[in-house]
Amino acid sequence: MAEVTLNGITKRFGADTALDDVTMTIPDGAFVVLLGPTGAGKTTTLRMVSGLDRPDSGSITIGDEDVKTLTPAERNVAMVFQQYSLYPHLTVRQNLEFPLKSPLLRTPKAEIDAKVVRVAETLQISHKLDNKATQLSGGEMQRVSIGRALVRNPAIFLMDEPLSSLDAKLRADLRIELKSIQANTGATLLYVTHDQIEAMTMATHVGVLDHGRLVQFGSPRELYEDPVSIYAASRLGQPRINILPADIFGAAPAGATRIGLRPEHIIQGEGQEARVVRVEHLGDQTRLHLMFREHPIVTVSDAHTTLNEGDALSIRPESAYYFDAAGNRIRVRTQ
Ligand SMILES: Nc1ncnc2c1ncn2[C@@H]1O[C@H](COP(=O)(O)OP(=O)(O)OP(=O)(O)O)[C@@H](O)[C@H]1O
Repeated sequence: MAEVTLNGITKRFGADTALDDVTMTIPDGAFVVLLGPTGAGKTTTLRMVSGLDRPDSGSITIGDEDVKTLTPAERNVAMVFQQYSLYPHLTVRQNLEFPLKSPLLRTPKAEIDAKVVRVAETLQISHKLDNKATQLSGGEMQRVSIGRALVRNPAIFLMDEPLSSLDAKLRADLRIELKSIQANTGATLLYVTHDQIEAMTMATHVGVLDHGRLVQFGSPRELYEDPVSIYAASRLGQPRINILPADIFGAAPAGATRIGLRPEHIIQGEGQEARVVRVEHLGDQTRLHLMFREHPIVTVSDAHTTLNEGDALSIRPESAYYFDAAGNRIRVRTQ
C-alpha cells in the first residue's frame, strides 16, 4: 500500500471544469471518502488516480512516484465500479482468480486458492464459487467485482459507489467488512459514495467536493463538528442541519446572514415557542418537524415522546454555527 497525492489537479471537459486545482494527500492506510452531489467531480478524481483519464494540469504520485507516464496497469491500482464488470463465461472462482493469474505475478496455486476462499467467505459468496457469472443476481455479481479487487495487493483501491446496488442488509455487512479489511491489512482506499452512513462509518478522512473544488478535507468528526460552510455542513447529518435566518432567535454576530443548527443543537422545553407540525416515529428515534416563525425546523426527540401534531414546544439554540452571505462559516459560537 502507498501514500497517494494529488497536486493541483485540473480537468476540463469542453467548457465544464470537472476538477479545479485539487490538492489532496491520501495517507498510506487511509480510507478516504469523497462526498459531493452528482457532477461534483468524484468519479473524475478516481479516474485521474487510476490513469483512465489524464489531468490537464497538476501531478499525481503513488508511493512517491510521479505516475504521469504510467498506464492504468502499471499504476497497480484496483478499481471497483458501481456497475459490475465480470467475465460472463467464467465461473465465480475463475473471475476471482483472474487478477492473480497474471504471468508477471507468478503467484503459487495454493496461495491463489487460499486467497479466493478467504475473499469468497468475506463476501458471502462461497456457495456460488462454481457458478457462471451469468447465473448470479446483481448483488452477487457486485460482490464478485469487489472480490476481484480484494484478492490483489494494490497500492490503492479505487471504489466508485461499490455498494449502491446492494440491498440494505448486505450493504451494512459489507460496510463492516470493508472497514475491517482496511483496518486489519492497512489497505489504502479512495472511495466515492452518496451515502453519508458509509462516509461516517468507514472513512478515516472525508473530502468534500463542490463543483470540482475540494472545499474541506478532514476526519468525519471534524467535518460534522467543524464545517467550513453551509455546503460542507449539509453533506453529513441525518436529519440535515437546519439553515435559518441568522437573527431568528435573537441578535446574530456581525456579518452573519444564516444560522445553522444541527438537530441536536435545538434544546427543547426552554426558550421560544414553536409548533409541532409532524411527529415521525422511526423506532429508535423520533423526528419532530416544527414550525418556528414560519420556518420549518427538524429536530429529534426520544422514541417515546408524547408530543403530537399541533402541540406547542419551546426551543432554544445551543452551539449554533453562523454563516455569511456566501455561505461561509463565521467563527463565533453562541453561549
Ligand atoms: N467524459 C466526460 N465528458 C464530458 N464531461 C464529463 C466527462 N466526465 C465527467 N464529465 C463532467 O465532469 C463533471 C464531474 O463529473 P463526475 O462524473 O466526476 O461527477 P461525480 O461527482 O462523480 O458525479 P456522480 O455522483 O453523478 O457520479 C460533470 O460536470 C460531468 O458532466
